[in-house]
Amino acid sequence: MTKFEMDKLIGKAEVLIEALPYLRTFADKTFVIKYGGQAMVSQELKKSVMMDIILLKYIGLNPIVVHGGGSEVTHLMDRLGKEAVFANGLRVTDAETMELVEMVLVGKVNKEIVSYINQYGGKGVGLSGKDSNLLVASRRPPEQLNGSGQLVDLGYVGDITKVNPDVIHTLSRQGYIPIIASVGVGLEGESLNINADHVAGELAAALAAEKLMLLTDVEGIFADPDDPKSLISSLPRAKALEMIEEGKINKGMIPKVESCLTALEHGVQRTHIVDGRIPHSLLLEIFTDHGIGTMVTG
Ligand SMILES: Nc1ncnc2c1ncn2[C@@H]1O[C@H](COP(=O)(O)OP(=O)(O)O)[C@@H](O)[C@H]1O
Ligand SMILES: CC(=O)N[C@@H](CCC(=O)OP(=O)(O)O)C(=O)O
Repeated sequence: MTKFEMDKLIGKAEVLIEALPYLRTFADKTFVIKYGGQAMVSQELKKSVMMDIILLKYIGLNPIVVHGGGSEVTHLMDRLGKEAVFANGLRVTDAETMELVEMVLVGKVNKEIVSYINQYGGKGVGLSGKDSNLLVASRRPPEQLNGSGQLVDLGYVGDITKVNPDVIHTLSRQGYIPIIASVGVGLEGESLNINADHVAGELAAALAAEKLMLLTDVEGIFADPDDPKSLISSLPRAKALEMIEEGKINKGMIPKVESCLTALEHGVQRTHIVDGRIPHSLLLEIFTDHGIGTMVTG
C-alpha cells in the first residue's frame, strides 16, 4: 500500500471516530427530515440524501421522511391546462386538484422515493396521512389573503387536528424507514391537501423527535432575503416571528419557520433549515459541532 492510500484509510478511520460522541448521543433518537427542493430533482443530490438517510438508519437512529413535490403537481396541472393558484403560499385545492395532488404525491413521488431507498439498500415504506389515520385533518376555514385582506376559500386544504403515530413507531422499530406524503384524511374520510413543511413539524412534535431538519434550496434563513451573505446561524422564536411580520421571511420560508416553531413548542430539541443542494447536508448537520444552515430555537 502506498503512503497516499494509507493516509486515506487513516482519514476514513478518523472521520468515524469523530462521529462517535454524536452516535452515542443520538442512538435510537428520531429525526424527522423534510425532503424537497433541488435535492428531489438532481440525480446526484437525490442519491446523496438517500444514502445519508439509509446510513442514519444503519447506525441506530430513526429517520422519518416527509416529502414535498408541489412543483410536480403544478407541472401536471400545466399539462392538463389547469391553472395552479396559491394563496398565502398554499395551493387553492378544488376537488379535481385534490385528485391530482393525491395522484402525484402519494401515487408517484412517494413511490419513487421508496423505490430509491430500497434500491440503495434501505427498507422504505410509503405512507400518506390516510394510512392508519396517521394525519387527521380538518378543512381550513376561508382566510384573509396576506396584503389585500381579501377572503379566499382554499377548498380541500387541511390543517392537522390529530397525529396517530403508532404506525410510525411500529415500522421504525422493525427497521423500516417511513416515507410520508402530505395528504391527510378528514372526518368523512375525504383527502385533504396539507403543506409538507407543516406535516413535518406536526409529526416531529407528535413523535417527540430529537431533530427536525427541513431541506431547502438556500443556505438557510437570511437576515435580508435578497442578500445571500446575511445567513443567520441561530434564530430565536421571537426574532423569527418579527421577521415574518416585517416580511423579511416570506413565501416558502414561512411554512418552514412555522413548522420549526410548532416542533419546538412540543419539545423537539433542535430544528434546522438546511441547504439540500450541498451533498450529504444531513450528515454534516448531524455529525458536526457547528452544523450548517439555520437553527431555529425556542
Ligand atoms: N429570509 C429568507 N431567507 C432565505 N430564503 C427566504 C427568506 N424569505 C423567503 N425566502 C424564500 O424561501 C424559499 C424557500 O422556500 P421554498 O422554495 O418553498 O422551499 P422548498 O421548495 O425547498 O420547499 C427561498 O428560495 C427564498 O426564495
Ligand atoms: C396546501 C399545499 O399547498 N400543499 C402542497 C403539498 C406539497 C408540498 O408542500 O410540496 P413542497 O414542499 O414541494 O412545496 C401543494 O399542493 O403543493
